[in-house]
Amino acid sequence: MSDQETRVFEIRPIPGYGLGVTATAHISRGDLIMSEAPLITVDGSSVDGVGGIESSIVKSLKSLPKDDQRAYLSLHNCHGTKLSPILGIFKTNSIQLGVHEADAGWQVPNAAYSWNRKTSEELVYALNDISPGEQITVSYLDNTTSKAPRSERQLKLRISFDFECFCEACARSPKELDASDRRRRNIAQMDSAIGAGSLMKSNPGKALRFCQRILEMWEKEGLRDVSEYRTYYDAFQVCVMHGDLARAGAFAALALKVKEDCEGKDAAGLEKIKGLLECPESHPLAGTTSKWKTRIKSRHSIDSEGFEEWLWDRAE
Ligand SMILES: C[S@@+](CC[C@H](N)C(=O)[O-])C[C@H]1O[C@@H](n2cnc3c(N)ncnc32)[C@H](O)[C@@H]1O
Repeated sequence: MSDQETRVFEIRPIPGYGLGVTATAHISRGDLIMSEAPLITVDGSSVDGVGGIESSIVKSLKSLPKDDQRAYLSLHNCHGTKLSPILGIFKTNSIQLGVHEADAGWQVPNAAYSWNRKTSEELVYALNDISPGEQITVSYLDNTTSKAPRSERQLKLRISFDFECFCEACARSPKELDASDRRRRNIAQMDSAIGAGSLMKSNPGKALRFCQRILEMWEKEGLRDVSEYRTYYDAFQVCVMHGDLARAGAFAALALKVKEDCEGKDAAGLEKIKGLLECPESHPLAGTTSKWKTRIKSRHSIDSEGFEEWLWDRAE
C-alpha cells in the first residue's frame, strides 16, 4: 500500500457494508489511489481443483509472518460454512490478476483496479473526481455483468458475495431503473452490431453514431470506465477503414487518454495505441475504402474549440 504520508484514503466501517475505503483528500480522475502487491497468489493453471487451490493458499500462508497470517484470517468471508474459512476468505476477497475490472461492489464505481505486470502490483485508479469523505468504490462484477440490467447484476452479487446492492445505480426509482436497464440493453445491442464488423464497412456513419451514443449513454449512467477505450478504438477503426486519418488519430488519442486514466501509464496495450496515434495508416484496416479520405494534417487537437462537433461530424 502507498506510504502513510501520501495516502489519500482510510479504511473504516461503513454502516451496512462492513469495512470500506473512504477518501481523505481530493482525488481527481486518473489519480493512482493505491498500489499493493498481493499477500498471496494462486496460479489456477498449476493447481488441481478446489483441493489444489486450498493447499496452495495454506502453503503460501504458512510462509508469511504471523501478522500477515492474522490479517488474512480477519478478512470477510461471505460463504459461511459452505466452504472452509481459508477458501471462503479467498473467494470473497481475491482479485483475478490481469483482469480489468477501494472497496464495495458498486455498479457506478468511482475507481477501478488493474494488474501491473511490470511491478506485480494491483493498482487502483480514480474513474471520477472524488471528494474527501466520499466512499471509494469498485465494481465486483466482470466487464460484461457490470454492464447488464439490474436483475442480472443482483443475481451475480448474491451468488458470489451474498449481498443486495443498493448503490446509486441499483437503488434508483422503478422508473429510473427501467430507463437504466433499457439503456444498458441498447448499449449491448449497439456494441454487438459494431463488433460484428460488417456495419463498420457497409454503414460507417451509423457505426460511428453507435459509438457516440454508447459513450453518451454511459455518461448518463454515471459510468466512465475503461470500456470507453474499446468504444474509442472502434471509432478509430471505422475512420481508419474509410481513410479518415485525421479523426482516426483523434480517436486514438482519446483511447490512449482513457487507458492511461483508468489503468496508468504502464497499462498493457499502450504501446500499440501510441503507435496507431503516430501512424494510423499502419493499422491493417487502413484505407479499405477511400470514402472519407483526409490528410492527417487536418487533425484537430482534443482541447480545441469545436473539437466534439468535428469529431462526430461523420456520424449519421
Ligand atoms: C471483498 S469484501 C469487502 C470488504 C468487506 N466490506 C469487509 O468488511 O471485510 C466483500 C463484502 O463486502 C460487502 N459489500 C461490498 N459491497 C457492498 C454493497 N454495495 N452493499 C452491501 N455490502 C457490500 C459484502 O458483505 C461483500 O460480501
